[in-house]
Amino acid sequence: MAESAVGFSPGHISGYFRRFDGDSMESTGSCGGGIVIDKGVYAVVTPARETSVSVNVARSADEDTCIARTSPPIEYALERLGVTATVKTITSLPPGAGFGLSAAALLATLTAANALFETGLTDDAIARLAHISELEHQTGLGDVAACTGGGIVCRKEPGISSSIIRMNGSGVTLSALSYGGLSTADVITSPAQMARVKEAYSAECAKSPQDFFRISREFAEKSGLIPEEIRPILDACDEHGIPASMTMLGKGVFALGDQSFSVLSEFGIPCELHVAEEGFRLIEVK
Ligand SMILES: Nc1ncnc2c1ncn2[C@@H]1O[C@H](COP(=O)(O)OP(=O)(O)O)[C@@H](O)[C@H]1O
Ligand SMILES: CC(C)(COP(=O)(O)O)[C@@H](O)C(=O)O
Repeated sequence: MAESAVGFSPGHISGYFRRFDGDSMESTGSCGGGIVIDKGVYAVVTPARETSVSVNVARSADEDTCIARTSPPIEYALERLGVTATVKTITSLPPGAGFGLSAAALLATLTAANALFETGLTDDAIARLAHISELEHQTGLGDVAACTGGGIVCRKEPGISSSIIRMNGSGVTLSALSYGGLSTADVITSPAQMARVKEAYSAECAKSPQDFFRISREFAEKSGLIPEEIRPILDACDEHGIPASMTMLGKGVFALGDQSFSVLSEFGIPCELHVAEEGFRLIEVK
């Protein structure tokens, strides 16, 4: 057996969504639109007698800080896979803030574990296990499906094996600024909030990046989910004519175009993002 393996998955910013509960885990999830982003999660997996997970945020190219020493979705997924391992996940984005990092961490970890332990899962099987783990822990609904590929995505059906429309996003520049997380579980398990989300949801697929932000912002405003603390950021983007909306589900804003970074910089330290060209993948086995 190899000593270790590394997997990667892009993150996913959801712009608009609607929960659907199907008659199986595979057919349960969400419909909606989002952007698969080039930043995501790396997972380094090494064999161990017991599973342990450390969640790390990269502060620079060669320094990262451990922010948590457990990840129930990952621990659950590895148990389902029937392996025990030491897992180190690394991301430059803030976990829990609407960048789809729970899904990305699962996909990166399972991809690496599958290669390391030679468990023979196809990419579809990896995605299915990651999706089920998200649903079991209420950490997401549609991010795993989105991160099976790249692009600006439109998911017209819920679940892990539904078709997804992917618009090419090469050349598109985005910025995002986060003021912290929202509890995904609290929101997606709230009947009242899901009723407002259903009412606000529009089953449209965007025809351009600008159209994607239009649909997303209309959804965000109607859903009642926009936290007051990000309202000034959205107002500033509107004043500068920059398409922007709320990162679902986090206290953050994402915005389109080269000028968006300077406008968001008035409110904090934004990150520059691009649209991912591909989904989760194995990086190395050694
Ligand atoms: N980078 C990560 N590495 C390992 N586990 C993670 C990571 N990000 C999130 N998780 C797990 O998923 C749970 C929920 O995350 P969530 O709020 O959905 O994050 P996000 O909004 O980024 O998807 C976290 O409490 C943690 O257990
Ligand atoms: C918006 C959300 C329900 C949660 O996204 P996150 O907080 O990033 O896990 C997402 O999974 C979706 O289905 O669109």
